[in-house]
Parts: sequence; C-alpha cells; structure tokens
Amino acid sequence: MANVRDLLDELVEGVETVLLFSPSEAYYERCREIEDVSVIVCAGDNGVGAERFVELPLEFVAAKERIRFGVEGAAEEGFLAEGDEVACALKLFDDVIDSVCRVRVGDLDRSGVYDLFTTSRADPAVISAVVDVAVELGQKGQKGKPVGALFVIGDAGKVMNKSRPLSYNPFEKSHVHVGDPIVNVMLKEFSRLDGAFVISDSGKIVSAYRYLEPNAEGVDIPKGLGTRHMAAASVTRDTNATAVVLSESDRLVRAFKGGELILELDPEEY
Ligand SMILES: Nc1ncnc2c1ncn2[C@@H]1O[C@H](COP(=O)(O)OP(=O)(O)OP(=O)(O)O)[C@@H](O)[C@H]1O
Ligand SMILES: [Mn+2]
Repeated sequence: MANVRDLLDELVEGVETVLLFSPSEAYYERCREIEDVSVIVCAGDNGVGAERFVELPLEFVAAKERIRFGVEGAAEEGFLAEGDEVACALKLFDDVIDSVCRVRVGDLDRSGVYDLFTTSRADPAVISAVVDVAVELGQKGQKGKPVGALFVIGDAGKVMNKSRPLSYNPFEKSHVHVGDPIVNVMLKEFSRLDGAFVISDSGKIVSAYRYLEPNAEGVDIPKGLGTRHMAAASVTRDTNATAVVLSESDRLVRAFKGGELILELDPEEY
C-alpha cells in the first residue's frame, strides 16, 4: 500500500542540489551530511558559513519570487546549471523550514530579478521599494485610470546633469526617502504629471518632473515601446542608474540597466 512517504519521496527523487532558504545552523549541518547532494544557502547573511551562498537582499513575501531569486542567483554564481533538479526548502508560515518545492533550472522563466538587485549601484532596498510603488500604481491606477511613471534610481548627480526640469520641483530642499508611507502617497500623486522621478543611491527623492534628454543612439529596446521607455533605457546607458517604468498603455512594470531591458513583470501577478 502506498503511503505519504512514498508520495513525498517522488518529490525529491533524482535531486542533485538542495537550496536552503535561511536555514538554522543545525538544519544546514544536517543537510551537509546527505551524500551525493550539494547544498546552497540563500539568506540575508551567511551566518551558517555556507560554501555556496546567495545573498537575499530582501524578504520576498511571495515564496515564488523568493525561490526565483534564489535559483537565478545560484545559477548566476555558477552553483547551478541548466537542467539541474533542485529541491528548495523554505520557511512559509513559521521560523522553521516547513516547505519543499522542486524546480528544474531553466524551467522557471528568467526574470532578471537577481541582476537587478545585485548589480545595481543603488541600495537594493531602495530598488525594491520603488518596484513596489510601481507595482501598486499598476494594480490600482490613479483613481481607477491607468497611469504611467518613470523612476530613475542611483547616480543622481549625473542623471540631473543629463535632464532638465519640466516644472517646479516639489522635492527641492526636502529630505524624504522612498519607503516612507507618506512618500509613497506623494509619488503616486505626482505620477499623474509628466516626466521622471530622480532618486539617489540611498533612496532620497531628488526631483520630480524631470525631462530626460535621451540619446537614443545605439539603444536597443523591444519595438512598440514609446518615448518614456526609450528615455529610461538611454539614461541607464549614459549613467550608472537603474530605471523602473510603469507603462500606461500595457500596464507592465519594466526595469532597465546599462541601456537594456532586464526585468518585465505584470503587476496583476505580483
Ligand atoms: N524624455 C523623457 N523624460 C521624462 N519623461 C518622458 C520622456 N519622454 C516621455 N516621457 C513621459 O512619458 C509619457 C508617455 O510618453 P509615451 O507614450 O511616448 O511613452 P511610452 O513609452 O509609450 O509609455 P506608455 O507605455 O506609458 O504610454 C509622456 O507623457 C511623458 O510624461
Ligand atoms: Mn505611449
């Protein structure tokens, strides 16, 4: 007669790698003793002293996104290869590992999320906060109407030099940072108006209403995207900034870096 264990055995059959999300030291040590399996740790810091470690820059409330980040990160670091079967063990409900899911590297669509956080100049928490604002705006719109927005994060001095004001800057002389609840309301309010937000590496809002002076030469972004996206891509090629764009027309959130589109997500699925 079949039993639960047989059923669950199938889940980990043939798995070569275990990816542990924020394990305790004891849990990590126990996993290391398993033969023929390599262990990767993905956590905020490497407290357990793992040999193969992927840093998690934020909590990723959505488990799917956490797993995607861990798997992309591990692949990027060379710990995993296309086709590898991985068992991911994580904490879903409690402060102990209570869930296991199996993934095949390459089967998850690559989101670019690891690159976005690890190779950006700005603080990962700032990027995450901006992506959150863009996603929320995308879900709700502005009084029910779809709205677009452009956020340029990091290398703000250079970005300011390569842009000009469209109107009076409501953030002049203020010291407000992304992530503050008040600021999120302000960002949403001002997103009705033209131009870009410029945000520093540490998350200070430097300006709203900036018109970026894009030098589109050599910038290669998917056809069909308009001037907002072109300006976003160009500014990230000419500076070390990362740009996050919410499209008013297709309602997707995109991130650009080094002149390229690196992330595309649908706020409805986030
Ligand atoms: N160079 C720029 N700098 C800052 N903002 C810009 C720039 N170019 C366009 N925008 C902003 O983008 C808005 C939409 O322009 P457009 O429709 O051409 O862009 P798009 O890429 O198609 O974006 P969407 O998908 O939101 O329509 C403009 O009204 C303006 O506020
Ligand atoms: Mn448009």
